[in-house]
Amino acid sequence: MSCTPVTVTAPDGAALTACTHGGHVLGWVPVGGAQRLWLSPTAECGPGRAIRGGVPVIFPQFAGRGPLPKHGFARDRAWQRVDGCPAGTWAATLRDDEQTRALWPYAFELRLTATVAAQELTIDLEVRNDGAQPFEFTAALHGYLVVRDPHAELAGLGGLHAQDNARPEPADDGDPVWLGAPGESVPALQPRDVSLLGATDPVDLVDGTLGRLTLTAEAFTDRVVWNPGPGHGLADVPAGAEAGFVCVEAARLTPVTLPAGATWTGRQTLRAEPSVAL
Ligand SMILES: O=P(O)(O)OC[C@H]1O[C@@H](O)[C@H](O)[C@@H](O)[C@@H]1O
Repeated sequence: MSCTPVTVTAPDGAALTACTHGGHVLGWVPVGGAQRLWLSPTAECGPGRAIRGGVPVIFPQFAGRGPLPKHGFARDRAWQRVDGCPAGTWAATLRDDEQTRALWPYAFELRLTATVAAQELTIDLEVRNDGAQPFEFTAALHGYLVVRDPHAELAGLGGLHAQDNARPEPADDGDPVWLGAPGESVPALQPRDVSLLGATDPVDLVDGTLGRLTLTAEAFTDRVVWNPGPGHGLADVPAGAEAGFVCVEAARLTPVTLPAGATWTGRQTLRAEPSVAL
């Protein structure tokens, strides 16, 4: 297993950094721009550890919505890098083994393909069922987005029903919280932990320092927005560092049933506009 980050650069200069632990994209710098993914200065990397920052891969279970360890196991395991990718692309795979089957008794392959070009980072997550029976999963690309402007806002989520993830049974909770009225924006740095089902429109992080960042997704039909706020007690988020990021996650929270031999692909695209060099 390697925790050694590698940086791949597109012919136009856009760059991404990734490591095989967790199949994890750690950083992204669009052409002429600044770093857009937050990575904790105290992030830990190694077997059983989840890297705090970048884009953790959540599979086969989102958060505590099932019997598996929180957020599943894909993020804390060693993946294999795929050789021979074009410039600006990094890919890695994870297959089932004895340890994953002890937790989740299915044969699968995950393939994560991250590509940068110009102002975009595109991440595809493919899930292949290598077994003889269907399986169900939930998944997310749990992106930590850099925030520089304390007054940054999130647009595109107003008017949607949001479930409070802190409640024990968020999926069954009939009491929604709201992220503003339709068309309204909300402060990006408010402490918040919500799931938005069927949130398929683009989400904009509007940062007066860095510029706008737009998240779109395919097959990831839901969004999760998380910022732990001050006093979070997270060992790998230094005090005050929570004011430097917001997580906007492309998620699939309604389980996918994947037949034997089939492949599901989810895509998340981040577009920085305009690009600002700092
Ligand atoms: O600390 P973890 O396991 O990486 O989880 C971080 C957060 O991830 C988010 O996706 C969840 O909605 C939050 O509830 C959770 O706290």
